Amino acid sequence: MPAAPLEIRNLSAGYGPTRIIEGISFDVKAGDRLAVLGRNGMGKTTLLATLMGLTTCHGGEIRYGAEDVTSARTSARAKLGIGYVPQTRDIFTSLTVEENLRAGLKGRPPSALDEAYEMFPRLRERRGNFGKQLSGGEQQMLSMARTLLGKPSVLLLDEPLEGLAPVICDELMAMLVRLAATGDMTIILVEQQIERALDFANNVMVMERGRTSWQGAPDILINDRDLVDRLVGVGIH
Ligand SMILES: Nc1ncnc2c1ncn2[C@@H]1O[C@H](COP(=O)(O)OP(=O)(O)OP(=O)(O)O)[C@@H](O)[C@H]1O
Repeated sequence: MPAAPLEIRNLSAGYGPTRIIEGISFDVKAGDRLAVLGRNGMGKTTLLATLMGLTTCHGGEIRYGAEDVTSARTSARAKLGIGYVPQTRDIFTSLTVEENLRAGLKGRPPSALDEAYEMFPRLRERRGNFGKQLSGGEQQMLSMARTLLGKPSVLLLDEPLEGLAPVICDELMAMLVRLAATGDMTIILVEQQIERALDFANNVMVMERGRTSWQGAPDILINDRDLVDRLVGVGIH
């Protein structure tokens, strides 16, 4: 599937009656790389979960390509091509790496597993190991690989680098750069490692208390540490 654009209009959502995100609007062009930044608890995870249909939507519109998916079920969104890698790295810990990957095939032939192994050679080495035997980095790779096997047009990544060693972060970011370079995927990256997120993105949105507090080009933030400090609460070092 080719990369698809997203149009978010006046989106409000939360958990049951509790509203967490309030009137957010933004566009992501096909093939763009949007970084979503913000302090803890500002609603970044809730935004991604809302795009995937996992929260209570209180209003607004989510357009994916030509489709209005605001009321679509999560499974329908996944089928249309929205892929989500949650912060919790949703892997099956009592299944092997290969069994986890097979669960991501979604009707594709088993030979497609080679794509995952080429992307993450470490997973090939660990194909017979159970999910629970993997390191944090390997679990993150597995979670990403399983989602990528579904060939999403839009990929939502929630803090993929959390808790990982710098060398693994380098590896994952390099993989994301290669993926983005194909132009086949629109990527929204929520990440606390600001510098890495800014290096990767071509567009940035900052969230504060469920709203958008800043949108612009990454260069502006890369060159203005005080602004980053004001918006996100940590300087770039
Ligand atoms: N399942 C839930 N039910 C009710 N409130 C929730 C739920 N999940 C998160 N929240 C609340 O929603 C708000 C936003 O949380 P969210 O996880 O979206 O923020 P975040 O910006 O992703 O933070 P972090 O960087 O810590 O992951 C927080 O106040 C949080 O307590």
